[in-house]
Amino acid sequence: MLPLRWSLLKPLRDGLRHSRRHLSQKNLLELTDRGFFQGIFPDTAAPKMKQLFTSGQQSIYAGFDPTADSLHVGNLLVIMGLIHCQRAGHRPIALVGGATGLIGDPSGRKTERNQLGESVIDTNLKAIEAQLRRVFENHENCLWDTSKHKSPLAPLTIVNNADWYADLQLIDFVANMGRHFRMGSMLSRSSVQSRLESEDGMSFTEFTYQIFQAYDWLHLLRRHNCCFQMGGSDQTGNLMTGHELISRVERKREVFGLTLPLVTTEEGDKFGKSAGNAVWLDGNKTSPFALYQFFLRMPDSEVEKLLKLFTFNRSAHTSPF
Ligand SMILES: N[C@@H](Cc1ccc(O)cc1)C(=O)O
Repeated sequence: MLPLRWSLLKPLRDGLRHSRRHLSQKNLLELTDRGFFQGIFPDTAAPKMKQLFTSGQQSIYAGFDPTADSLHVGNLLVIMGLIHCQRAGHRPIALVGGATGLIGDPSGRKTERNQLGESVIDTNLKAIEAQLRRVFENHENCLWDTSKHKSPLAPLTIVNNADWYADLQLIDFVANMGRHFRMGSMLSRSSVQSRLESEDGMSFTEFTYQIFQAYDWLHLLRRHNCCFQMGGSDQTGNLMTGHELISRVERKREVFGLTLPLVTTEEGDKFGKSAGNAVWLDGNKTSPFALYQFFLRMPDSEVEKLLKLFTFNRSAHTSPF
């Protein structure tokens, strides 16, 4: 993306300041229009969600586990979703999973993850945090000359779930929080079902993963008033567990999950580390040339979908920018 001149963007800046309401509404429509939302959870929540999005600043979070020392194109799609919300005046929160990375999300995986040591997790966390900051900063620098003008976008907040699990007492957590998780729902998640049916089964460690992602959301709701969580469609079960927990514990609060399509090959197979064909955002792991080739070689049938998802181009859409 070419850096744009500040003067050209002044109307946009003013637009953001003065008509957030209008922008939010447009932006939500735009996200739907672009094919961002594979699912909205609960599925009857669309009108309520629209009302919240347009009535004031919301916090929206997405989580990234430090399972590698770089994010990949699949994560980039979730980041694009967060940035779209940020452009509409909302506050993006990126959670890095210092705690959940030690457990390993079974969603979308056929086999148990190899356990990563704390020092590997720590190195990965730092790399991922730096990438997140860089993507958000670069995006902002494309819109505003931030050395001269304060950006009107709500800054990215990065949180690490290791911070709230560090002080948590096991017995206290199981005795008090554990009661709100129901075995029937937890067992019904497709990430659990598919593994229980497999030869290797599932460890208790991975089975507990959904509890922690659910509790993260409760924590972010209480601490950051965060009613929205975004994730790839493989995260649906984890979002449901969080939604269920919050409706039991915080009866007066309503939360919403947004699931995004997964970036797949033409055959519908997932790109990613576990599939062995990850396209990394780190230029040392996937060269800029290879990244370019990844998009260039996409079959025609995928191009429109990917352009809508991976650009802010407004010619074909109703984007406020
Ligand atoms: N489970 C998510 C990452 C995540 C971790 C913690 C959360 O609270 C939310 C999301 C994934 O694997 O993509």
